[in-house]
Amino acid sequence: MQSKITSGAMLKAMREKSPLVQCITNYVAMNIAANVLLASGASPAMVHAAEEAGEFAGIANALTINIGTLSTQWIDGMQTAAKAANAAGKPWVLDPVAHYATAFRRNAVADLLALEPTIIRGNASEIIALAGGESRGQGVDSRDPVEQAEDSARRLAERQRAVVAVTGAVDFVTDGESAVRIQGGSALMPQVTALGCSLTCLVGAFAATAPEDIFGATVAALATFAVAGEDAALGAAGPGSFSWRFLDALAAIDAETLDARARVSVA
Ligand SMILES: Nc1ncnc2c1ncn2[C@@H]1O[C@H](COP(=O)(O)OP(=O)(O)O)[C@@H](O)[C@H]1O
Ligand SMILES: Cc1ncsc1CCOP(=O)(O)O
Ligand SMILES: [Mg+2]
Repeated sequence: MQSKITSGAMLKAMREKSPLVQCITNYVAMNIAANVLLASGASPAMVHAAEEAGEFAGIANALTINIGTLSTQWIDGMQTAAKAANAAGKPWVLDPVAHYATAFRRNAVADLLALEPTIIRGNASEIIALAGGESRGQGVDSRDPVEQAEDSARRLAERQRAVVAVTGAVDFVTDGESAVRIQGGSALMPQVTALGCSLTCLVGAFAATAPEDIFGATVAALATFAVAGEDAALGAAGPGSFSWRFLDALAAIDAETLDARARVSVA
């Protein structure tokens, strides 16, 4: 289903709401993801303990779950939070970081998929493997082009009745029926750790803003990253300066700029 409102309008609405996003993310991503949300205009909270994750999901406007640095205790928190989000009708996003790498991760992701995430966001290798294909991923890093993951994404979206976002040089978003590609970003982005994890959290912020238009919300989050990534790359000397320029670019981008520069095409 195509979105009725533009990515720029979504960004404006997201900033007006400044949604509280519960991010269950990994140790690597916690800081950068929180900064990405703050720079974009959302309100992050990294809350993962099983003792409180469910209660917090009742307060938050959206939940994101990322399996990057997994442990049994964290899995308890993830499941409790996902169940609470479902019970409260809140959208939740799954980021299946390197789920193909070990049996522990594969089992954790299978259990989370059974809890029906609203959105799944991963790199090409993760999405190919999640749909049952042979991926060439190496640890947390993709070794497959997004084009190769497009059919997998469509199948996964249909199977899970979720919106699936595959990221890479050109992003791909599908709900199993409609699909779009989003161009932009920078080759420096995969050289900064946890930007994909941070994007997953931002997808949560947009989903919280437009729960009735999850496809459009996902596209808006990815388009925001694409345009901010282009801006940050201008004048960046490498991954280090790109990283702080990227936060500045996220904070600076406005709705009009996003609509004028987002390169979204029907796939
Ligand atoms: N080669 C590239 N050129 C432009 N943007 C990229 C490139 N690789 C990744 N990105 C962007 O980086 C962000 C994180 O995506 P990705 O690196 O695929 O996630 P992950 O970190 O989970 O592997 C996305 O916004 C994506 O569009
Ligand atoms: C390096 C690393 N190791 C475990 S999680 C993680 C971060 C992965 O971040 P991203 O998926 O955004 O590249
Ligand atoms: Mg990732």
